[in-house]
Amino acid sequence: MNSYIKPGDNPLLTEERKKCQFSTDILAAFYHENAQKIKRRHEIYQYYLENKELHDPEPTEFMDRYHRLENAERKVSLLKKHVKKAGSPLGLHYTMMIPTILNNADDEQKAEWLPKAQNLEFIGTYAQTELGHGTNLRFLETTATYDPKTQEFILNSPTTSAAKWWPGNLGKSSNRIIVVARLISNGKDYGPHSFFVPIRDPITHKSLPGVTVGDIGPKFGIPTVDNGFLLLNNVRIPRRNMFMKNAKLNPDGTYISPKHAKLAYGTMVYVRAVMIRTMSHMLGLASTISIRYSAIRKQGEIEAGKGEVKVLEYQTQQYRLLPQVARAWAFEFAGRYTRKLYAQFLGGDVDVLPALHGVSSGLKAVVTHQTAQGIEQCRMACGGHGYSEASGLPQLFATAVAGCTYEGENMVMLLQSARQLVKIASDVRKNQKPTKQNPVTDYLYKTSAATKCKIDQTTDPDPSSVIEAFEHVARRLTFAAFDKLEQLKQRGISAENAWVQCGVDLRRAATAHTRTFIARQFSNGILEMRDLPVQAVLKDLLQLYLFYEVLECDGDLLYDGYVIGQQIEYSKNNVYEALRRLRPNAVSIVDSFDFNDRELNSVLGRRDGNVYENMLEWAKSSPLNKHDVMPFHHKYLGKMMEDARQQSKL
Ligand SMILES: CCCCC/C=C\C/C=C\C/C=C\CCC(=O)SCCNC(=O)CCNC(=O)[C@H](O)C(C)(C)COP(=O)(O)OP(=O)(O)OC[C@H]1O[C@@H](n2cnc3c(N)ncnc32)[C@H](O)[C@@H]1OP(=O)(O)O
Ligand SMILES: Cc1cc2nc3c(=O)[nH]c(=O)nc-3n(C[C@H](O)[C@H](O)[C@H](O)COP(=O)(O)OP(=O)(O)OC[C@H]3O[C@@H](n4cnc5c(N)ncnc54)[C@H](O)[C@@H]3O)c2cc1C
Repeated sequence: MNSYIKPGDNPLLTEERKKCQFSTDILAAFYHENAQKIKRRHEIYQYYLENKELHDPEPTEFMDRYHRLENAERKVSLLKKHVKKAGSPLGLHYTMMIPTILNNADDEQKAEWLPKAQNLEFIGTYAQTELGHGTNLRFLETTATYDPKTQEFILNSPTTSAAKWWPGNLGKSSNRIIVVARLISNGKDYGPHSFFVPIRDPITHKSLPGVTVGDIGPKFGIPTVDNGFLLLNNVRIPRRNMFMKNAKLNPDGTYISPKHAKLAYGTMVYVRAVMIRTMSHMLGLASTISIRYSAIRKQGEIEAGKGEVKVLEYQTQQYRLLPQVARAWAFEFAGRYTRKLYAQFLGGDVDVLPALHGVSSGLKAVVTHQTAQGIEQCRMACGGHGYSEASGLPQLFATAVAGCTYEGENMVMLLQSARQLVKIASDVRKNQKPTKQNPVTDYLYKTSAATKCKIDQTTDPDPSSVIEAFEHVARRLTFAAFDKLEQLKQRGISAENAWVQCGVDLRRAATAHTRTFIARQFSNGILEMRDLPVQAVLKDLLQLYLFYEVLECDGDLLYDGYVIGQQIEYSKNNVYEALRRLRPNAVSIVDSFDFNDRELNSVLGRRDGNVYENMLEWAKSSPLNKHDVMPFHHKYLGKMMEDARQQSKL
């Protein structure tokens, strides 16, 4: 049932795969949405294997940033020849430039820019964040002042803090970019709008007059992305280079407002909605690496004399790793919901934007944070080798954890989610019914079931009892925060200051609300699976997810007696029971994420499990090992030791 077994594999991994009790092909197709996508993934990987020019000349971990960027640009230029979607020097081109054209360009602009962008006739990024402002968009400083005489915008960075700072691929790769600047026309400041701005010559790639652009330097991770800075000094662009699908500016400088004030923020909502799947994949990569490794790593005897055991036999190891697999699945189901909602918005349903913003803000914050935490847990569970770049886990963590910051700093996003909760709490307090159905927030209009929580000891627990418990906590925290806001305001504190003084409570309510949303999407998502053995695996993963989350918020559940200690004990036992049931299938379940060795980029996570010999080969390829004695040894340490020996003879 497990199509991942091949001759020459590590027998310890093969024996795991032979225990598989379900079809890995069916589970893989369910995770990637269908078998056609799996087939396409395998075709692309096979193509990669056959085209050595697409391979890295050496492990990129041994390259400095200059050579990493050069290697990434080389591969990207080749990818254009081979496949449509390309890698990191084009990351922002695909994740933000093209979506902004789709989202903010009018038909004429779309006709002009979209084909060129899709055909990679230029490379773009999304330059919004400035040295002085990233969260507070209302205070962005870059200006685009309209000159009706020439029908042009004049773009300027009025201060150093106005320098665009952080945009991916801005430093060296991009030549046509989106700049978010304050639109100023006829002396009026209309706030941030998006503009299509050439910054480098299309042929020479030299920066254009008035443009100062460069790389911001090394970061915590993502070394192949040239995050950059940009200063503009009287750079002129035609009026029609303002994105005009939503807001418009007539040739005489009169401004036409957009249908919805936040349509300009649509690209950010898009990335928040789609990055949930990216995060699920990253957590799936980390759990694939760590579980495969834990199935071949023998360390310690459980019973003396009976030989060392695989570290995956330890309950603590299962408790560290299997919940990450469950969360990766949970995030995939949650992300499907936000992508569907975004498609509705892009299809013209502007009314869905507030709901989409509310759910995607909280989801982005919770998922990025738990993904980063989960990858770090996977890394630590691999012992010393997890700390090696050979594992792929340090870089994976460094890439994933950036998601807690980009696309909206997590705390700010949770507070955005809380805005929606507070508005609903206010309606409920005034006995107002919801204006339209919203499956994400309707539970807030209900009261907790009179009967206490139904969590009990059973081998087939009912997900709804746990989801009702999560709803109970989210409701309680939402109304507690709302009531505190009202009390502060009644004491004469301004609404704005009351909001700041309730920030932590609001953040807790938004987190509980998002947990409820994810649990509900996971529980609903597995209902589509008709194959019984695969359904059984998904139910075990759901049980693990739900009761693991119960343990994560046990204090909130016990707080008002909604559950009693005995039910927390039941929940712990339900987690242990799920771990026990999942253990035999653990390797095949991560095999079903269907990540190939190029995506895993990990000696520990190789499909064949032949770790030790490949660790040695990887280490030997370190540039340091080109020398037995380092050329500078005798100049420093050698001389120091010689001097010390001479000294000791005196
Ligand atoms: C997918 C890629 C993964 C690959 C991984 C590999 C490598 C990674 C490399 C790069 C990463 C990729 C991209 C990163 C790119 C970026 O980071 S782009 C820059 C992102 N920046 C932000 O997200 C800025 C965050 N700040 C804001 O969004 C806003 O300032 C704010 C916090 C939302 C506040 O805005 P403001 O206008 O002040 O609104 P206010 O809080 O006052 O609320 C007013 C009402 O507006 C509603 N609202 C706010 N935003 C939206 C929105 N986007 N859509 C809909 N509605 C919105 C808000 O809810 C309020 O409504 P009320 O009804 O009044 O409550
Ligand atoms: C890897 C990476 C890639 C990026 N790519 C891009 C890109 O392509 N394009 C682009 O435009 N930007 C990009 N960014 C920038 C990113 O979007 C910003 O860093 C992010 O929006 C946070 O803004 P900031 O850095 O100014 O942090 P700040 O907003 O200064 O946050 C600092 C602290 O203040 C807190 N804070 C701020 N405002 C509030 C508030 N109202 N209430 C409570 N707390 C608050 C935050 O929670 C945080 O703890 C990228 C960043 C990174 C790390």
